[in-house]
Amino acid sequence: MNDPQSYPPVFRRRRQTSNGTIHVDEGGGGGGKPEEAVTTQHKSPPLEAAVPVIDLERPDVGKLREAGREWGFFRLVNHGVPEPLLEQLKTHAADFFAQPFDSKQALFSSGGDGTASYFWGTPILNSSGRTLDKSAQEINWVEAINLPLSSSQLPATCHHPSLQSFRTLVEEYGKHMGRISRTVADAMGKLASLECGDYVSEPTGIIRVYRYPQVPPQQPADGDGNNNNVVAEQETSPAPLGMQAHTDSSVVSIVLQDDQVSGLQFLKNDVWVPLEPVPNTLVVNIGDMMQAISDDEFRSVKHRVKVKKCKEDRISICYFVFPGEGQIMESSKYKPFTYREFQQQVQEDIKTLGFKVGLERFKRTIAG
Ligand SMILES: O=C(O)CCC(=O)C(=O)O
Ligand SMILES: [Fe+2]
Repeated sequence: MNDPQSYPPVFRRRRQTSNGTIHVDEGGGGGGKPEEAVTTQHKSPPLEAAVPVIDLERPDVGKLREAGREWGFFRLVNHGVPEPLLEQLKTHAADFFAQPFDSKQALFSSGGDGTASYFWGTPILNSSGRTLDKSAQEINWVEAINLPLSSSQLPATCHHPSLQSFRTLVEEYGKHMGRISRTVADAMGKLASLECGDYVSEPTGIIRVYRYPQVPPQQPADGDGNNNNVVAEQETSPAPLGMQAHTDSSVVSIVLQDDQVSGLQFLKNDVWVPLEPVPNTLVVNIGDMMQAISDDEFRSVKHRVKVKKCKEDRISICYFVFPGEGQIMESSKYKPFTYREFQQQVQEDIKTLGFKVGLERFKRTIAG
């Protein structure tokens, strides 16, 4: 158990009322409300077991096509990232988050847009990790640091002694992520007779390091309380979501999961499928930009993070890569747009509607 002082205050103040509803005491970082209403029970192992596994050294073209078209998610093995690097990254991430909340906040207090930042509980973020809607009721049960990989965007705080070795590891990991995302996008592009790899602009790469705090013991966790394979639970007193359901705006995203604590789930045929962690395996998902340039051949699929009933925090390290500045997404199903225009529209929708509309905004109408 980490020092309670290491958690952002909003996660320390959370209380359960006698009728089972959960609320967050005022102050700190905003209010919370239970997640979406519940559906029927569904056991997941058959679906989860079928999630495609791609060997990066010998990618199976048929499996990759199926992964892109039918799943939007796949596991990646033989990815070439040294295991010690993965382990060190996770250890550094845990050490970083274990610091007192005030110290973490102080380290990142001066960042501007596009630079490294520390945030927690935010409902929706833009690509630099800034909160888009501070007044939203729902909070994500997560704290994070957002690290753009482009060195021109590094603020002075990243050279602070407590972050220096972490930063070095992140940079090394970022190079691997650039290599993997290009390889994956190239391979997927070939399947759709497109140059998808050209849309991976490495300087846009971002690493986001998350800690999903454990649910305090007096509170219910994922509804069923003891069966982690039940994915759509009968929830009378639901736990908060670590991250609300969303699609990624990226070309591709790569998730390094916690080896011990699960939580990531994606939607398939209206069922939430958990992606249980597998050591030394990365999870890759297709982002909105890949869906657009592939003319919907490949799918950017909704996913979320559930906070599990567990005495451990969940740490994950995610990589996102985007198209370069000014690069135009051209396809027959969507009007031409740049990633910047897409992001601006997402931010506008979140401000005015409270949620991301995403690619639907850019669909061509019959009239063109
Ligand atoms: O932490 C995870 O496992 C996934 C996070 C995620 O989906 C995101 O940051 O977009
Ligand atoms: Fe995501």
